[in-house]
Amino acid sequence: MIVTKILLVGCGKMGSAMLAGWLERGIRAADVVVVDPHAQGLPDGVTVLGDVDLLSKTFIPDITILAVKPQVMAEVLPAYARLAGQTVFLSIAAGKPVAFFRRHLGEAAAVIRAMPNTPAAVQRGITVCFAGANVAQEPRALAQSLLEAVGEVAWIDDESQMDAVTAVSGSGPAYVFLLAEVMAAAGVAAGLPADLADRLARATVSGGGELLRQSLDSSAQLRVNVTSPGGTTAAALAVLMDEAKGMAPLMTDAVAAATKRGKELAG
Ligand SMILES: NC(=O)C1=CN([C@@H]2O[C@H](COP(=O)(O)OP(=O)(O)OC[C@H]3O[C@@H](n4cnc5c(N)ncnc54)[C@H](OP(=O)(O)O)[C@@H]3O)[C@@H](O)[C@H]2O)C=CC1
Ligand SMILES: O=C(O)[C@@H]1CCC=N1
Repeated sequence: MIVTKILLVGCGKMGSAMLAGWLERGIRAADVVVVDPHAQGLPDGVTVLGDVDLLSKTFIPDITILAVKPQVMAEVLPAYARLAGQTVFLSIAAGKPVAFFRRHLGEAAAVIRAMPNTPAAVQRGITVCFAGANVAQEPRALAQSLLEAVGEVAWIDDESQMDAVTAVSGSGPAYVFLLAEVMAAAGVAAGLPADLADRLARATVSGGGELLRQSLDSSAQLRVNVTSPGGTTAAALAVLMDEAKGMAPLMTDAVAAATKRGKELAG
């Protein structure tokens, strides 16, 4: 881990998930400063400031994570412009392109746009990064090392792919949690007690995910392995794989809607 000082701007759901992952992986709480007006219950040892004006001029972060909502980013950024040239900015905001940050932080600012996801809290995230053309190798390595602490990291050269990335892996955990929710509800509808249905859904989604992670088989093959000809799974899949209203067209529409929303958040 080559990261030394981290400034985390915004410590809500995603910021706190990453922070939890970093601390779990041995990043020292004393090396993290959080700016968030309402952050509560942060781990011991992490410095929390309600306002960036309270940030000591002697604290020069190696990396500044911008983790506020895209809708407030424009009003938040000017206060951080003084750090440009001394830090690399890593934005995790949906939709906002590198050019947006350079407009608000100064054209010379080194900006990496990243899209993590909340499994970072248990070191099982995946983050996709795109670096502005002026970002040197060292800050890229710094971002890589910090993000690797909480999961996988991939880089893209084409920033226009980032909204689709967001729609698949940034938002994706919500789709998986929804799957667990609706499986449990369907179990209740089929006659199971709620607590058992919830336990079955949770164990099945997480167990299936772990098998997918460890197996060399494709997800399609793992599905086939469950499906006995003429059996129960085949009956369910006939519904779920309906070409017109099964999971594939539904997921295609959902990912398209999220991608479109990302583009709307760009400005
Ligand atoms: N949630 C997720 O799964 C993911 C989110 N993201 C991105 O991460 C960013 C944060 O999302 P999320 O964590 O869900 O949102 P949250 O609203 O949970 O977190 C944002 C935090 O920023 C705080 N905040 C507001 N204004 C300021 C300010 N001026 N300075 C510092 N902090 C401030 C908010 O406080 P208050 O609530 O009091 O306003 C809040 O605690 C977004 O840009 C989102 O697109 C990216 C990947 C996944
Ligand atoms: O819903 C959102 O906009 C953010 C970005 C990806 C996940 N959460």
